[in-house]
Amino acid sequence: MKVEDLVVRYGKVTAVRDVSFTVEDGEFVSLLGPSGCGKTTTLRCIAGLEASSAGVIRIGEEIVAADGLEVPPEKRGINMVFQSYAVWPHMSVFENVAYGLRTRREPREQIEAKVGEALSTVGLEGYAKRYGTELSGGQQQRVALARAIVTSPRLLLFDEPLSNLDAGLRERMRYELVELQRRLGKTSLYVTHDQSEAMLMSDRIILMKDGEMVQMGSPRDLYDRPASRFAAEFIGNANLVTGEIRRADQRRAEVVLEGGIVLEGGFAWPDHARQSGPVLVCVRSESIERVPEGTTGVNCLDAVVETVSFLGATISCVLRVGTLGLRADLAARNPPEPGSAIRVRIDPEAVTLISEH
Ligand SMILES: Nc1ncnc2c1ncn2[C@@H]1O[C@H](COP(=O)(O)OP(=O)(O)OP(=O)(O)O)[C@@H](O)[C@H]1O
Repeated sequence: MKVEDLVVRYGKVTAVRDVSFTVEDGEFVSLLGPSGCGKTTTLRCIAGLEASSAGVIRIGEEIVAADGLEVPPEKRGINMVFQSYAVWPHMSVFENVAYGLRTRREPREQIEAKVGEALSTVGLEGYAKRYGTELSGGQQQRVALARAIVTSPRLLLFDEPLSNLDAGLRERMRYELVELQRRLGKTSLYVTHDQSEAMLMSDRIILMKDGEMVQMGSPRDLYDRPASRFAAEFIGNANLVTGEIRRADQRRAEVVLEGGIVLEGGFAWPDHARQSGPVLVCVRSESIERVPEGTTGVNCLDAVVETVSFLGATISCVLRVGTLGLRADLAARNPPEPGSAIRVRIDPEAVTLISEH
């Protein structure tokens, strides 16, 4: 599936601006971003539920949207799973799932076999005769899933499908959904504003802001090498500090942070190492580790522990390093006392220099 230079305008508002990306066959890609960033509009254009103002959309080799061309939704070979499950309450589970096959006038035995297989794929064997009203939220979402896969679409589109579920079920369904997607190898595009959901489920994430794509990559890429303040803040916990590059080669740079602290880190922009100038430095809170007193080497610093909060596996501390306050997640064993002086090391691989400042 391929989107090229997609633009969607509603009067004076540009909801989607020059968005281009590819989802490879069998891949699970998420559109991630805050409310109003244009992710749902992008998805609805791919589904054919919204008309684009410019751009080209391909599903497989087929162009489904382009200047003057809009293939209707039912001819695109896609299925969509919505936030509201859209399970018809007055129909049995069987009929809900069979609907798409019936509209295609498939033979009865074939419909029975396909519905049976889809229900078993989503773990709902034995529920065929139940009505929509007799199902829990999680079961309804499974019916919606079965209905989406039963017609063997080329592409599955998901619009925040888990956001109506309570926290525990939502967590379980994330694993189930991704396991199902891997098993079926269905090309999938998933809209969410929840970064942990996108991180857990996706092969790749497309991060959006104000109608534009701001970064695309694997969850690891986005986490380890956020390319902007926005990406660093939206994904994971980050300390963001301004600094000045003192020395650099293609891979690493030495930066002087406010207060004169010197750190070594890697670039978020791989091929354009700058030799000097201001940068934003991203230090992930879990990349700060306590080391024995007197340890020397790259990125070893003295710190004073200001606050300590117990989180279970880790403790969250605010450390004072010179004039800087840094949030650090340290191992919960032998936690430092508030007010104590400790030695810490920050893994240079986990320090990212961002070209904004
Ligand atoms: N039918 C419409 N008419 C006018 N403006 C619209 C319409 N649909 C969406 N918009 C605007 O386009 C922008 C993008 O909306 P969209 O729903 O795609 O965002 P989103 O990232 O999916 O947000 P959410 O998570 O809240 O659904 C928003 O500013 C929204 O107000």
